[in-house]
Amino acid sequence: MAHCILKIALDTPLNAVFDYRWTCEDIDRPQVGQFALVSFARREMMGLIVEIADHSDVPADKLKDALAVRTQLSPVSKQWLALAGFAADYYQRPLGEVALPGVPKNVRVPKSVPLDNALKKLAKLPDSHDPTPHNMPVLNAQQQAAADFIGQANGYQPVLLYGVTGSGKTEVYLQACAEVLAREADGQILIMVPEINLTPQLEGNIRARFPGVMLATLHSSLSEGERMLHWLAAHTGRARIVLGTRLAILASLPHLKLIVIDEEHDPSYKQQEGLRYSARDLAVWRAWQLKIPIVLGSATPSLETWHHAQAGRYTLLPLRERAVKSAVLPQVKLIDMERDKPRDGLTSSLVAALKLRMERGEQSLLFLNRRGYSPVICCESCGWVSDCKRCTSFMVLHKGEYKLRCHHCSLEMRIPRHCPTCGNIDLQPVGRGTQRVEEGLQAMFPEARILRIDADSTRRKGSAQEAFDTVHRGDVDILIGTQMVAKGHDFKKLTLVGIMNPDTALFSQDYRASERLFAQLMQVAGRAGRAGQAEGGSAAEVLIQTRYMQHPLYSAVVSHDYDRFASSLLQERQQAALPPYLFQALLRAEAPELANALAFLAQARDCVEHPGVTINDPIPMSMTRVHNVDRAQLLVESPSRPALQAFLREWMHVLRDMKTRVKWSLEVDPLDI
Ligand SMILES: Nc1ncnc2c1ncn2[C@@H]1O[C@H](COP(=O)(O)OP(=O)(O)OP(=O)(O)O)[C@@H](O)[C@H]1O
Ligand SMILES: [Zn+2]
Repeated sequence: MAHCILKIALDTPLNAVFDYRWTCEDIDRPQVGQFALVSFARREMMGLIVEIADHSDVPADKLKDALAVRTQLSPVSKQWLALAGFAADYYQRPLGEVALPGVPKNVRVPKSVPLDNALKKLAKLPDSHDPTPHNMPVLNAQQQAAADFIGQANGYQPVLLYGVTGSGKTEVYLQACAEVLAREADGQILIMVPEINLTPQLEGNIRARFPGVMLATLHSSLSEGERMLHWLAAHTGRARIVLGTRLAILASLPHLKLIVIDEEHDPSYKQQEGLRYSARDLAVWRAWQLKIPIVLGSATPSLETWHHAQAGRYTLLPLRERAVKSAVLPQVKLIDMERDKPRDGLTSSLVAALKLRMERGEQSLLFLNRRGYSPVICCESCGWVSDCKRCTSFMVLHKGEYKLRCHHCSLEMRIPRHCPTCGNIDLQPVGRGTQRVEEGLQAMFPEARILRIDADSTRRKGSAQEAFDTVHRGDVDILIGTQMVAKGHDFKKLTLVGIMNPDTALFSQDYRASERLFAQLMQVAGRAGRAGQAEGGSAAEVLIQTRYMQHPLYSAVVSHDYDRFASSLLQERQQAALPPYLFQALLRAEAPELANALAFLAQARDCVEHPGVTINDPIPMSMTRVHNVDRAQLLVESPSRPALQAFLREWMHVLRDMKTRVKWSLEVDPLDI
């Protein structure tokens, strides 16, 4: 028997790979990319073999044997290892923390029974046998041109499919998929959507279109068993199409030939904790590395992507019109809240428009990006407000449950009967959330079928889908929702969108706020009139309630003019030296006392040389305290990405060795500053 040394990446914060001995005949050597069970820190852990060597620098008496190798599973590809390696290096995380968490838990448990069972189950599933698309609609000329371009693209080819809302981007993806599936004998396609509640709609479309093709879905609400099966279907190459949310970007796909990122501008593609990666950016890297086409689809592309397209690095394929022949983009109108004073948050013009839709049996959507009943309650006599004891924020009134709840730390309390400070019994809700709007509307339209869709109303598994089905069936007159309803959904009976109070976002300190608000308004507006005007029915209309009638952002929404708005934002960013003309990273620190967090950051700022890189002063985060910890941040910037990357590598090296009790983390390309 011979020995070899397995170099293994483990899911630990230590930035290293670990050596283990493995005894086997030379011909039975494990392969790089296979999973191996080892004992680490008195625990059994599953790791990934990243290298196989003949000897180790670890002294023989310290070297442990690996416990098992999962030889029943084919190795992940070299390209996949390179992807994980790139992400680890770019986001400054240990390789194991990138490579392993996305692998289903049941592959990582010490026993191999779950894996063996899943492999048996997978073997029984019918293979993809026929990639022919069924019931393919006739595409319009722009759709067809886009689909052909993508379907026939060769090598690395990033495409921005810039199509107005309702322009039929989905059909372009599906047609391009058909071309790739027909051409590439066992080619795989990855399609990503920003939100889990957009997967059922698209999954239905894909299954109906390609009944002879195995489809796997990857998102966070799968059961462990499902996740295992779908992950294996992707990893073994059996699934020809994989549909998923951002985590799917790290799926093992040995024959990947096309990537589609729908709603590429959506901030949900950015993971906000742990490995803070951008799934969209990793997807572009993955496509580049594999020399395959990638489609980024949006009606409101991110400025980063728009910038690439303007510079000619991405091919711009526009869809300027709605796909359904009689459908046009909705007419967007502003309602002046100074003149038309709102009652229960609704101006008389908006109420009249809702009423008209009710009479005609059409659906309306009211958009308000704030859940709960009211964002705060206060005492009118002494000025007490319901702030959270643990956070720099307010406890939100959830009237139906008789509770106040902090949306940041989840602290809950019963609604006080009287003011905790002065005893006054008259506590008033201030401001308006979706629940309060629902209550007001129900009083105004007792006959109406009103449905609220937000994170509170859809807590139970499957309830979001039920709610969306109810809307699609036409069993709802007025839909009230947060950003959950704003994007991607193809509501066919909806002719009116009312936007209740977007003004607060106009004056945010965050330089990305206007880009985001604009995208959000265009997206939600885009839910109206998608099926075209019915005979005797209303033309699609979007009403925005505002106190800032002259604001240029609203003028751009009214004229559906993304191009001009994006160009002017880009110009501003260039003048102010902001992304995408500048590259940023954010070091965050958390401690029970703000001073400690700030002191750590000050120390971090001064611990290395940083040519070509600007380090700003440490500052408290705008929401400083969450769940009893204070948070501060340090922004690092450079006009050169390589310079920033080189600096971060060295900096992290030093910081990892720094003794501190402050909890810190680094985010590269942060979205929220
Ligand atoms: N060629 C076509 N002929 C007729 N109808 C079409 C065609 N292409 C798409 N449609 C229909 O147009 C509607 C809008 O398509 P889709 O949902 O793909 O739009 P989208 O571009 O993704 O919009 P959004 O950006 O708002 O999500 C759908 O109901 C779809 O079935
Ligand atoms: Zn709180």
